[in-house]
Amino acid sequence: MEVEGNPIRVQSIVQDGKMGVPPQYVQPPATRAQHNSKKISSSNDYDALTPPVIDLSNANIVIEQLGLACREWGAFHVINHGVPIRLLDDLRSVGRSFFEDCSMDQKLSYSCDANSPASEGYGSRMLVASNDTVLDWRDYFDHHTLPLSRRNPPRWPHFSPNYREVVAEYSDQMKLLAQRLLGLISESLSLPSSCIKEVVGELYQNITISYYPPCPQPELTLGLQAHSDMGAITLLIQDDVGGLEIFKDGEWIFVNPLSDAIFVILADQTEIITNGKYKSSQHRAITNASNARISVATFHDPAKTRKIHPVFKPPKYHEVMYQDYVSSWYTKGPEGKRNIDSLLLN
Ligand SMILES: O=C(O)CCC(=O)C(=O)O
Ligand SMILES: [Fe+2]
Repeated sequence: MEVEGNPIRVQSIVQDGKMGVPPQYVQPPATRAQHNSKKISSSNDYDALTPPVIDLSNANIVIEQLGLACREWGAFHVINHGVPIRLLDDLRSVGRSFFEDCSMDQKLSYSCDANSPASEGYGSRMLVASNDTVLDWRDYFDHHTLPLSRRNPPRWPHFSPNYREVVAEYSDQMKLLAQRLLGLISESLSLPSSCIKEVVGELYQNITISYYPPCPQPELTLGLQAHSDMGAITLLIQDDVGGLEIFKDGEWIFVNPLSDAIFVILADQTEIITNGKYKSSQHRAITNASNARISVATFHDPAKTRKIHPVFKPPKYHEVMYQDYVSSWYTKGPEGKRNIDSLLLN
């Protein structure tokens, strides 16, 4: 969808004051949020229907709790994670400032390459797929942050004075936490702590700040359609607006925003490596009519040429070169399907 050579950003639709949602953003009835979101109706429901919160400072029980959370949820909050809370707040704040304080022209000067999936910069759709894909009610800025050879801060916004420093420091902190979590996840399966890290190899990290403008008809749209993440592990923070949901036991469950916590999402390569003992988490973002929402997802992936395989025998998944997995994901599009099932051995 392009106007005068410029891609449409969701924020500009909202700023134009349109009262309705353009047809490209209207989800088919089956994927609209209100038809299948689980509502928590009593406090008794709460623990069963909310992802666990794991205190990483509690060494005695952390492995056990982590194993349970990975097996039952594939996603969980961590607190006392060692990342300065100030840094989480700073990142949310510089991110919001880019989307809300810069003019559209300034933002568009950072546009990503619309023809190349996952290219760095300012963009507004999740994938380059077939023409009939419904668009997400979301704009984003994707940063290539690790390995250091990919990190090029001059390509990042500089309108907030400390934007680049905050993103770089956040990237380093997320890498440390991702490595620590992959170690603990290995141990929770009685594997050596280095096991999953050794299969994944050098971590390729992207940081995506998503901005979901208020939507005049939230019942018709999704901020981000249902998907699992392609890489190994995703670390996500959000603001207090909320909108992230995860799919569990046939229902969509709202993830409470906890401002000091980091939300951990197991991604597809971890499912392959653990031979399906831990499944990647399907998730999506819903929209709302009144408040713009920010989230920051930090993806940790293998190198494109890395071969990913299960570490248990007999293997339930084919070995796959990460590049091939990514290409098939972009070709088919997430569309709520589990692309990873195509790797299952019979
Ligand atoms: O905004 C969110 O909470 C979800 C973001 C997400 O899933 C992604 O960027 O892959
Ligand atoms: Fe995701």
